[in-house]
Amino acid sequence: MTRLFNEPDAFADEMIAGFVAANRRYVRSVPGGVVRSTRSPQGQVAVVVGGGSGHYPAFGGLVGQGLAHGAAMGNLFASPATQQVHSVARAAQHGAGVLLSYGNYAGDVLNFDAAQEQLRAEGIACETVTVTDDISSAPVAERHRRRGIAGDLTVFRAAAAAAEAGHDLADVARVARLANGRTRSFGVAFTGCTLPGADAPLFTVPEGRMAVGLGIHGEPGIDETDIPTADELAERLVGDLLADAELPDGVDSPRGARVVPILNGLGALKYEELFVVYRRVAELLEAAGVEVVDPHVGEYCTSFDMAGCSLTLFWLDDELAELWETPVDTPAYRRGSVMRAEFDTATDAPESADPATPTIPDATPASRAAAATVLAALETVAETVDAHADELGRMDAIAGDGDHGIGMQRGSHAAVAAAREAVEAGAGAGTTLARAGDGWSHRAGGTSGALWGLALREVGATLGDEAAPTRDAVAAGVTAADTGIRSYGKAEVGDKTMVDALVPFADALRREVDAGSRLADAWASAASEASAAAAATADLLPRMGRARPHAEKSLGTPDPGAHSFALIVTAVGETLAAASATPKGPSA
Ligand SMILES: Nc1ncnc2c1ncn2[C@@H]1O[C@H](COP(=O)(O)OP(=O)(O)O)[C@@H](O)[C@H]1O
Ligand SMILES: O=C(COP(=O)(O)O)[C@@H](O)CO
Repeated sequence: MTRLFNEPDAFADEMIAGFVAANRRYVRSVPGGVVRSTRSPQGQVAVVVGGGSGHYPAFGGLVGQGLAHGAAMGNLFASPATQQVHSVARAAQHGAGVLLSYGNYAGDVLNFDAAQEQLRAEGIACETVTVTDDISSAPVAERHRRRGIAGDLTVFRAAAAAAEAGHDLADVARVARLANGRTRSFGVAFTGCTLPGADAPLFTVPEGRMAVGLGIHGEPGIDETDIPTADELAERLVGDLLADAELPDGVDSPRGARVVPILNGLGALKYEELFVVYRRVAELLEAAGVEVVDPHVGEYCTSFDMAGCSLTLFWLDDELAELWETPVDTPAYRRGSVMRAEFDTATDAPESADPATPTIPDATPASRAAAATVLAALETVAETVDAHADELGRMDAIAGDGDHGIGMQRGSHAAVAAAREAVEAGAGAGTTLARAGDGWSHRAGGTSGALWGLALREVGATLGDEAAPTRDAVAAGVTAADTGIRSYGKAEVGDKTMVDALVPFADALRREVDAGSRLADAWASAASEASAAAAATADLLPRMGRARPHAEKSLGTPDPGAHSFALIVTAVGETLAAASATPKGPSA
């Protein structure tokens, strides 16, 4: 468990502050993460990596000469928000474009892709290569769906070496894809991990047992066995990674192939244990005729205090072998001897220095009155999420990573704080919702953070700051949120996501409003349809997001995002009913 922390919610921010204070030789902080504190030549492609915190040295520990130019650092086990990735990439770029690279997780993909779009719209060339090395997360035929674990290191390093060598963006991306295509990892775990302040682990592995293929956020594995001996574990890891189906294109046999083995500790295994395992890994690779190059044994991508390890095999070709030999100097990873670049004179730009907050636009008294109802509704949302956080976490742990409750808490409380600040500054309903949406997505990160932030912003854009929100405008706002979420997240009804509750909710609200119902009644009726639809997701197999690889495990359990959506709209309905019952409330 994590023993040392202050406010659990501040853990990631305080960790980043301490990490920067201890590593100024390499990094400086910018809103959203860190960039190199040394100068990179103008005209060099910037490699920007990132992901949730809790995986040190991924991702900030891998920023420095010869490796990443910047890292977007999200909350614990939650992808960074779009704004974070965008801000880090802007600070890291040097006029030759940005390669975004990160492990293939739903929240990361949504947020990094949105940041990529923003960067391109601003004229900054941007390409993306996701890391998909974990062989236990999808079959060979679906390699593009696999998640990224310790193979992050090989892909980031190859891309960064190409960038340092002056390759252009297209070529840096090509090298990153080549490295990813030649990287395979396989992991096991003996315990779960406990996030700061939590009274129970995020997930558990039964005493004396080993979860095979368990993900670095506790995503369920593919098998469970008794804990083997160190040699037996090495045999399982090497055996699966050398299987014919896992050999990369261009490698017909392990015999004679050059391979960098990376035995990665997940957080709580001792180096001594890893060395005992590696002893047998080395014997097995040699017996298979593999030419072992530059073996790595240590921690490269951890999972908080999880006891476990993964083995990565990086299959070199001539080009990758040359790039692999280049020097690197970062807080957590050093190879060879780097010619130290000059310090960048720029200083830390902490989160609070973000100049992006615009002034509050003028609003009519009617819209300001509606903003107070928006704030009350958001307070109800946060209370509802708090009351169900454990249940949401448990549902998410069945097939996902167990953090849905935590992420929704973080997001909804940030939305309340942002909305309160806006209301106190005289904002109308539209601006209050937009600020709340930004607060939600920025603070929560992850999949649901990105989607709820978008939803609030869409409703806010429809309501605006002038007219008193009519029931028609509210229904139009919810329809806009529905359209926005489906076009952004690309999920459809039946995929077992929040969309399964959102679509019937938006349709029913429109129908009831068109039929002349009062807003509070129309909302209550739509909320009850959303609740039924959310419950019915228990019978579905997930086709999107983190739950997809473990589809069958989630049968019988509703989708957590659909369930939280239904809980939220039901609670908001109660606020609307209470508001409409007061003499000054929105009786329409
Ligand atoms: N593409 C998508 N479109 C809409 N909703 C999605 C999508 N992918 C996942 N979700 C929803 O997100 C929920 C998980 O949210 P969250 O806990 O933030 O995920 P993660 O930890 O994977 O980022 C799922 O239960 C599902 O309802
Ligand atoms: O968990 C991570 C991001 O994935 P989500 O889909 O947002 O949960 C992170 O730790 C790896 O980047």
